[in-house]
Amino acid sequence: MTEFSRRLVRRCWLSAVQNPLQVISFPALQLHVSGTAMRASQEDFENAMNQVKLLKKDPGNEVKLKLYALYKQATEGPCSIPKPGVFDLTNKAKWDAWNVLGNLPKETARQNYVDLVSSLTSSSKSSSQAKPGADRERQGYENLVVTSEDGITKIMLNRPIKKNAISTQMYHEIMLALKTASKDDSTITVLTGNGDYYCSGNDLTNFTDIPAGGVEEKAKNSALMLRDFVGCFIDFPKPLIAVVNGPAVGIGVTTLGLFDVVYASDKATFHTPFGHLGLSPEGCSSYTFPKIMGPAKAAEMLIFGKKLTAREACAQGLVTEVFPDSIFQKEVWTRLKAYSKLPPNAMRVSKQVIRNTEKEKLHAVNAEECRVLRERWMSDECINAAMNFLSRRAKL
Ligand SMILES: CCCC/C=C/CC(=O)SCCNC(=O)CCNC(=O)[C@H](O)C(C)(C)COP(=O)(O)OP(=O)(O)OC[C@H]1O[C@@H](n2cnc3c(N)ncnc32)[C@H](O)[C@@H]1OP(=O)(O)O
Repeated sequence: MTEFSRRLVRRCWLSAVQNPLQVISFPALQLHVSGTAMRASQEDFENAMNQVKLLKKDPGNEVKLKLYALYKQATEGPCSIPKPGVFDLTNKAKWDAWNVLGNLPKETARQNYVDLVSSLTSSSKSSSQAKPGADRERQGYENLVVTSEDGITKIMLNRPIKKNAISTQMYHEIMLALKTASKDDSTITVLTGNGDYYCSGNDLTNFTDIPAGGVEEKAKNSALMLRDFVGCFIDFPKPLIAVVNGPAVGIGVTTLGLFDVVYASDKATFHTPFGHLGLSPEGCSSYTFPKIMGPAKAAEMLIFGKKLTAREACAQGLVTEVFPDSIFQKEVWTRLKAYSKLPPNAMRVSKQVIRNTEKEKLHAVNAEECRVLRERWMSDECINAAMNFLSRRAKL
């Protein structure tokens, strides 16, 4: 094994532990009941297994791994199957969780399983009464807050603790929110972020969730998802406004070229560190940025990762207007409320006239960028950069 492979293995396992949610899927709990007759607590054990299937809230991968391990220990005894391959992250995580139980007696494992399920069912009962959770569930978004008021649909990235990094689930949620907004009664649509960041770009842990088909399959799926995601911005039929409340990174920046208007707080910065990450441009920026700011300025951003202040981005034409942070929200929303009262059909038609001649080109650019990125994601440069970030050795 090369030093690189060793580091990758170490990194993959570390990320599996740090980000268990990315690693194991909920259906993994649909366990098969072994025919082995058990003693007194067999009924409790079976009831507990049924309760697991009825849990309304995903308990998280750490707990799921514990449940899996206890189940296996209770039904089969100590782990004696061969250790899965290093890239088989899910099965390796499951194997590790089971193996760590050593010689724990079957009866103890069974009891622990029942106790763990009981704690989960009581906590899910109490948490289902919490209003904010219920609101999110009703809306159907885990990491977005979508509101419609005064003719404006506001889509707010709501993962401030991770600087609004876009997880795989969020890509899908944003696509759904955009598609819904394109058909709702609002006249304009706004994308913004909650907290101090607008968006820190692609969630770098997205790539730790490797499917059975390996990194090739992951890269293929990611490229397809990215193409659809960017396609939603290209095809969005109404005025689309970015309210950039703080720093923007990666795909949070590149997609700005597909917005009709971009307002930024003077605290915002614009950074596309593709070179540092072994990546290449996406979000149609390879086409929109040179068009907006000229090829030389675009190259400085997209190839060398030059970070722009809000005022620099405004001078380059990427940002429409910059506001002091202290008055940013007030000024921007006052203006947007006024815009939203303009005749909706005229706004739509004007957008189409401005954008339609470019649409086909933009879809072609998007497809090509995704094709190139699919290769990049499998490169040593990219894997190394992601590992460095995940092991906290490197930041932007
Ligand atoms: C499938 C589609 C692919 C599309 C491709 C897109 C390309 C891109 O978007 S490339 C850009 C990717 N983004 C980055 O490289 C940013 C990485 N993040 C950072 O460098 C720093 O976190 C950042 C400068 C944004 C903020 O630094 P700090 O202010 O010091 O905060 P923290 O680093 O402590 O961050 C808090 C918390 O958030 C997590 N975080 C932030 N950004 C990301 C991210 N992009 N992916 C995953 N996680 C992120 C960070 O790890 C911290 O988490 P905890 O350690 O758990 O507290």
